[in-house]
Amino acid sequence: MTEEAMGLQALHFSKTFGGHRALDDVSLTLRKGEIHGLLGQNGCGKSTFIKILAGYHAPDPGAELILGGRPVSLPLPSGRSQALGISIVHQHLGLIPSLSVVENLELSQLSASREVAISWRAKREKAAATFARYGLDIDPALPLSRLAAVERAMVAIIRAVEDLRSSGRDGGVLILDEPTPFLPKRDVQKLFELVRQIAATGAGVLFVSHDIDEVQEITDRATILRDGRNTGTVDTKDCSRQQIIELIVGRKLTQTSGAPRLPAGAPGLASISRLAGGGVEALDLDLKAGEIVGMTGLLGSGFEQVNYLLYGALPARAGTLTLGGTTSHIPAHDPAASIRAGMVLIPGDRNEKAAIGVLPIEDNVTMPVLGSRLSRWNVRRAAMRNLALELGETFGVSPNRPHQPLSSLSGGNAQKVVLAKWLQTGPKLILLDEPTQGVDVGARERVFDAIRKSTDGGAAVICASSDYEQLAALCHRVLIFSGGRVVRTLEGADVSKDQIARACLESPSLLRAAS
Ligand SMILES: Nc1ncnc2c1ncn2[C@@H]1O[C@H](COP(=O)(O)OP(=O)(O)OP(=O)(O)O)[C@@H](O)[C@H]1O
Repeated sequence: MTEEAMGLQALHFSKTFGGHRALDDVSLTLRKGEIHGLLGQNGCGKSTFIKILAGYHAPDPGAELILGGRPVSLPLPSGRSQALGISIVHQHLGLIPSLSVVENLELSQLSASREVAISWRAKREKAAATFARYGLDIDPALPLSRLAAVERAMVAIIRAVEDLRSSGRDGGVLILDEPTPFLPKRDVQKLFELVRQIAATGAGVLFVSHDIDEVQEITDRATILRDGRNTGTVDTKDCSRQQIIELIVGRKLTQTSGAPRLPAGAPGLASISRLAGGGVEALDLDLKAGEIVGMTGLLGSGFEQVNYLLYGALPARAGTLTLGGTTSHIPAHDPAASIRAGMVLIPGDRNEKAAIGVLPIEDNVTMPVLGSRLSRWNVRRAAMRNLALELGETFGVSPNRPHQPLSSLSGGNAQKVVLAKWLQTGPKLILLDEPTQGVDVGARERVFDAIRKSTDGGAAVICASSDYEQLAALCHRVLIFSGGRVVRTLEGADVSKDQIARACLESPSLLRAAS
């Protein structure tokens, strides 16, 4: 293979943070036209590797970068990686929902443009032609907020590729940092189709993901990192799922024994009656102590709102909740009262809604028990640190250094802190929204164990998720939503990844219903 056939050669990348070696002599080669997976457990160094390519981190001395056969000096100047032919789409996409599609597409061009008057009509026509080239039917004039999640992801990807083209770097390198976790599985296929088209134009695509099935489906090769080191680059088609898992975790994972069973005669714990609000219509649900009920469906089908309505984080129109013998009017719920009543909500968007990144891990994790368990009158730092250390050990937070800011943890480890923070309060009803989003395959089992421990103690769980494998591993029952209502309930042997996927596919599409 000639040097020119290489889109990107990253050689001997290392990065040390205050004595901790987050990346240790990692080399990775991305060929032109190749889709290449980047995999590894939480905290193994994937984001650090990408941040060096984004010009956000300077690598330790000794690193080399070759782009399209030409050496490039490191560190890359911040904000200049695109001009060199590297474009990155982060999980949060970097789009502005209140702007139109075309305005979002033009954002980075406009900031560099010297145009005095902008012809938005011409820009819309150009955007429509671009979408048509990729076989997409997206109206450039629509506000971005009107698009389905998958369309927004596709707009972000097309913007990244078009920005590369306009900087004269046809082909180039596109990095997709976990683009799929919030997407319903059906829509992931649309996104993959777009990614394949982009690779066919000669771009090298680096695809960062925790979803091994997706990596096997979309990538040609994959590089696996463990503890900051490269443990191997494999041809994905020649590698079984089990082999990839072993490369990631460094050992065989014990198989989970299918869907769990609820003991016969478990007492009733909670009862939801006629809940309505947002996109949810007249939901009735009885939960037993120890029961884990999954909720899923297409995005917009309502399943993703139920937990927020119950908790009082979204306004409900109607409904009652009976929890531990006390009945309450759901439209009157607010988060503080919900916590007092024994409910906790663990939101999917932990960065925005579940944690304070600039505060130490110990402050974040001890927040709900400061008054009750640590001290009523003053803050006892040593006690906070000990409790945070203990919880970090139980939940497998790595590195377990409670004094560090939460933002220094990798995404999956931050999620473990959020779970520890709320599960330690001994809640009766646990409301989960995508609980293992961004959590690696090894750590998932720890998260599941922590949730099961709470249910063994008599709590009930509602788990809203688009991750069918997670629902199948965790739930006793799975409710399939469509149009704000439960259209199917899967129980017993039917709680499997394939059956859940099929039930969702068979439910009518609502993606366009709102537009
Ligand atoms: N700014 C920072 N300061 C200190 N340590 C950091 C910083 N950024 C990352 N680290 C540490 O470097 C290691 C690698 O983190 P990184 O975010 O690259 O992991 P990751 O593989 O992307 O994980 P995840 O899958 O959870 O997102 C972790 O131990 C993390 O705590």
